[in-house]
Amino acid sequence: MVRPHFLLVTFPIQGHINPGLQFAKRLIRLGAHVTFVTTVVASRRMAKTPDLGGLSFSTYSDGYDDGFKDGDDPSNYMSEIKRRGSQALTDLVVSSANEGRPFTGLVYTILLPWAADVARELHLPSALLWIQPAMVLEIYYYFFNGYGDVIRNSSNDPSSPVQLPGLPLLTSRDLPSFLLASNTYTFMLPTLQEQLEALEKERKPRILVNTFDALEPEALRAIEKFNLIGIGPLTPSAFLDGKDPSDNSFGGDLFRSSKDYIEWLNSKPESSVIYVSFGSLLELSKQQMEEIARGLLDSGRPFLWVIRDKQSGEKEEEEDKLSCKEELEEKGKIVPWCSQLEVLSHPSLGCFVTHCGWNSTLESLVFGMPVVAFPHWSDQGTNAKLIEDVWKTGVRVTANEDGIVESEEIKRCLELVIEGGEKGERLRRNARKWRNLAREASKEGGSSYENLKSFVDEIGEARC
Ligand SMILES: O=c1ccn([C@@H]2O[C@H](COP(=O)(O)OP(=O)(O)O[C@H]3O[C@H](CO)[C@@H](O)[C@H](O)[C@H]3O)[C@@H](O)[C@H]2O)c(=O)[nH]1
Repeated sequence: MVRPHFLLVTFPIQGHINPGLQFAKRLIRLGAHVTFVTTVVASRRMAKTPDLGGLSFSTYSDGYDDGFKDGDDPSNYMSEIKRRGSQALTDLVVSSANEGRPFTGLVYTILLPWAADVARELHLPSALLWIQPAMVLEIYYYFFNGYGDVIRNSSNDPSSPVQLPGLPLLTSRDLPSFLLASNTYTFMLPTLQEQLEALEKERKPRILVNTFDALEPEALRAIEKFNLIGIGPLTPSAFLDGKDPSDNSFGGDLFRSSKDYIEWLNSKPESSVIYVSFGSLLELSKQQMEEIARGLLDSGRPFLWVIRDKQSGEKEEEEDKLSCKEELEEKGKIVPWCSQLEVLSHPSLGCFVTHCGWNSTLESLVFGMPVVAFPHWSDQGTNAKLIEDVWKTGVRVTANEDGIVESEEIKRCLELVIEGGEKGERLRRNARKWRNLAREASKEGGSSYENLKSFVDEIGEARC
């Protein structure tokens, strides 16, 4: 059999690069070569990349080499990344073939539907790597197939439930925000539509999903037209199957990490610390930050809070400073970035306050960590619904009429999760159950391992 050689392209943000890199490592462990394609700006920001035989990197310019700035036009960005990215992929496929090292397959993550067109034009097998839950894909599918108005208008009456085939009853806060009438990221809808249309051009397209069979058994089978394959969680091996202890980070951080937080965590009692992180994109309002600060202080627990530096490199203005900064620094620790994997695996951790990005959600399951779900946009409301009502590993905050989650509400949720009561115990028990199932799925013979192996074998055989 020929050693498969994959071209792997992701959107250049942390939440997409992390599962992309981990997927590349999995393919390599199964005997493939991978060329990981990313943009100039992402590659410049990565402090280091995984040094692994079989993995090479290729970069292209998306036209925004100094980064996407406030005031830049997102629609222009999407059309530039499409134009320049399509050309870059085409050039790579052609030159590799000319050099006698042809690619055997192309894998692309979400927001890059044009990658599927490139693959089709060059007669290269392709697969979408879906890096959100299968349930979110299902909702997008229903939106473009008969349920558009029902979903779009659900935000007119936030308490009225929406019934989609085979899904639990959902209200507007559980639905992906880009689909609602209130959505202001208007460029997202055409991209999502293109994504679905690109898939429907193929007969029974393969979609590799960063989830696992036991986690989303129904959603993985719900769309008959698509072949959804659970291959996750895409978390480094050291924290999952333990097969490769040196694989203990994703290896492509776009942010500079602090150094001293592990020492700080070491000084705290077991299961006592609240970890707070809102991922790599969200910027919360000053008012919301003040409420979080108050909630954390009132909880009386130690906390580690990730507050990212401004991407633009601008200095913090006096008015951006939190009013209780000194008290926060005395009772807890604030860092601009950390290794979330190291933090979640630390014995002193007791609770994760998360925005419910899909990677963070999966990581909470992998580490058996109960959560306070604090979603904002995109898929996060759906992920929070899964956490609270389906897997029952966390409690979701409720915002007030102005969309702000008040300190009292934050404190209430923290107490439910971290205190020793019956509810907290149940959440921890469920979290442990999912941790074991995630590990089970990932080890040799487990569902995700076998699913991915079959995919690699199939692509290899197709090229024999
Ligand atoms: O200090 C930190 C904070 C985060 N992380 C890592 O960064 C990743 C963050 O990913 P995610 O939790 O998915 O959040 P976002 O970066 O916000 O991800 C975007 O992309 C995801 C995948 O499409 C979506 O689910 C989210 O809603 C969207 O905001 C995770 O692997 C974390 O472990 C760190 O290593 N250190």
